[in-house]
Amino acid sequence: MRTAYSVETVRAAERELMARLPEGALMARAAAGLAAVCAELLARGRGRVYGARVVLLVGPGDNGGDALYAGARLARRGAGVTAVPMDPERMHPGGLAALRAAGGRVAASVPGRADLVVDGLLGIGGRGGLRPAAAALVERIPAGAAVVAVDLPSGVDADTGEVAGPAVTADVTVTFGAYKPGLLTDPGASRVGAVRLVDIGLDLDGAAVALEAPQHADVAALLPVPTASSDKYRRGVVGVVAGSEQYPGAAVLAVAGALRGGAGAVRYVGPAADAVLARFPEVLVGRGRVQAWVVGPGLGSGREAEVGRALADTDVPVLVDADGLRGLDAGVVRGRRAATLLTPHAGEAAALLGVARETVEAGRLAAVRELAGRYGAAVLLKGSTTLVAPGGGGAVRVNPTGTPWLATAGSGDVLSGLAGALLAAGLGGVDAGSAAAYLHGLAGRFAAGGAPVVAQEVAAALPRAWRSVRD
Ligand SMILES: NC(=O)C1=CN([C@@H]2O[C@H](COP(=O)(O)OP(=O)(O)OC[C@H]3O[C@@H](n4cnc5c(N)ncnc54)[C@H](OP(=O)(O)O)[C@@H]3O)[C@@H](O)[C@H]2O)[C@@H](O)CC1
Ligand SMILES: Nc1ncnc2c1ncn2[C@@H]1O[C@H](COP(=O)(O)OP(=O)(O)O)[C@@H](O)[C@H]1O
Ligand SMILES: [K+]
Repeated sequence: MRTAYSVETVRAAERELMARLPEGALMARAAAGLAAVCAELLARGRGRVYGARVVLLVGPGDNGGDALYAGARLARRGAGVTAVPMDPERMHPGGLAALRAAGGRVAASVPGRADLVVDGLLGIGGRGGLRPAAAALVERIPAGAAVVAVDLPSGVDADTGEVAGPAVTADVTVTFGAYKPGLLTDPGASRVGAVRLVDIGLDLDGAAVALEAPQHADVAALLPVPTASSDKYRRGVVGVVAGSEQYPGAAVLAVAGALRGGAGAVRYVGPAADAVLARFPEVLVGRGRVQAWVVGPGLGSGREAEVGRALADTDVPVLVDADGLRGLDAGVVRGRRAATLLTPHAGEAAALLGVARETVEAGRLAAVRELAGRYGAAVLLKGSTTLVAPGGGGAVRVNPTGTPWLATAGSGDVLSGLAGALLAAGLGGVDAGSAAAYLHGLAGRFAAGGAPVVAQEVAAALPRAWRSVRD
């Protein structure tokens, strides 16, 4: 897992470490790591550091201090370094002295040309949108300059990834000690570029993880693999309640996801049986025993009773998606014994929360936590960075795979079936949701390969995604 910690947790670890080290040691480590990444970028872009034009945007706190000390290192290697303060009265004094001693200069405005801009305006001490003085500097970043953000791009909230107003968009973010949730969650995640983690010696063992991004090995460890003693029932039968006369395709796609998700068998319940069987003759039709239900894709309206019937089976895991989420009763969900996984997109999440879709999109982490808390169930919030929150609080998972090409009709139906198969195999709600999102995102990338993709192709690419994770 790639783990991210809240600002509060990072600050506590920093305090503990600082108490044991000489003053300034942590900032020196941070600045050394930052300068090394800057030098690497300059060497790659123009062959050498000597003679490069480097601009430091310097905020009033320690984030600015990091930038100044790193700038001093680059100046000692022959770069022309100009520091532009947000407030000339408030610059890290030690950092400023170091930069001046190394031959760097201070200017009141951002030079028109630069090879590299170092964003040291705000780090984990930034609150709310950028104030006008900071926003004015960000607007003046010269076109064509590589942008390195110090700790995080200024204007991105470190704990939530929220971006209120203008913010820096970086090519590389050099973050210190630990990932912050805002670097991995949109809209912030879209601003960070490549993230480089600099070890400054923080000890976060045992600290509460705020957000975690599974990697190949984590997902491989979750995926069920049949053994000599397996039979189709032990592998898990998935019941799919999906599709309608108007939307028969949703049933076909959810079934495709379930079959490709390793279900021993899929049982289809609904009015689209002909369409399902035409595509997948291996499907069983009609009610019977299942190890998990997937309810909702393409149901249309007026089918609440079928959703209620699945949820009433409190010992069987249930995934509720799409139309099934309409009017979902929190009391019923909370009362269930087996896993429940809700898989809304931003619009569906907004309807459940009674807020505007934009509110969910701007604060995805808060929205998914709030929903999971209200329903006491795992919630997978789809979108550019898919998040999966546990019902009982704790670390939220963020999916690191995926591609915007997945924003195509029916791809969510495939995801539902896939996650349902993993629930049927015995995974809990968060594990099933995050493993499914991971495979689905990989399959989307494989199927798209930089060109438009349709949902059936995502389902067809799932075996390749599965193999690549297990390799
Ligand atoms: N601690 C450590 O051990 C280490 C920390 N390290 C580094 O320190 C960074 C944290 O430094 P920090 O705490 O000084 O906060 P920082 O992010 O520089 O900003 C605070 C200043 O900004 C201001 N301000 C706030 N919001 C604003 C806004 N929206 N728009 C404009 N201004 C705003 C606020 O001003 P005020 O509200 O007081 O007017 C305050 O003065 C961390 O990210 C990392 O880079 C590394 O060296 C490794 C060791
Ligand atoms: N911008 C995006 N970047 C990456 N993935 C996206 C983006 N937008 C949507 N997706 C993914 O595409 C799928 C769309 O699902 P959904 O909205 O339910 O569509 P449908 O109901 O048509 O199947 C989800 O897996 C979602 O995470
Ligand atoms: K910054």
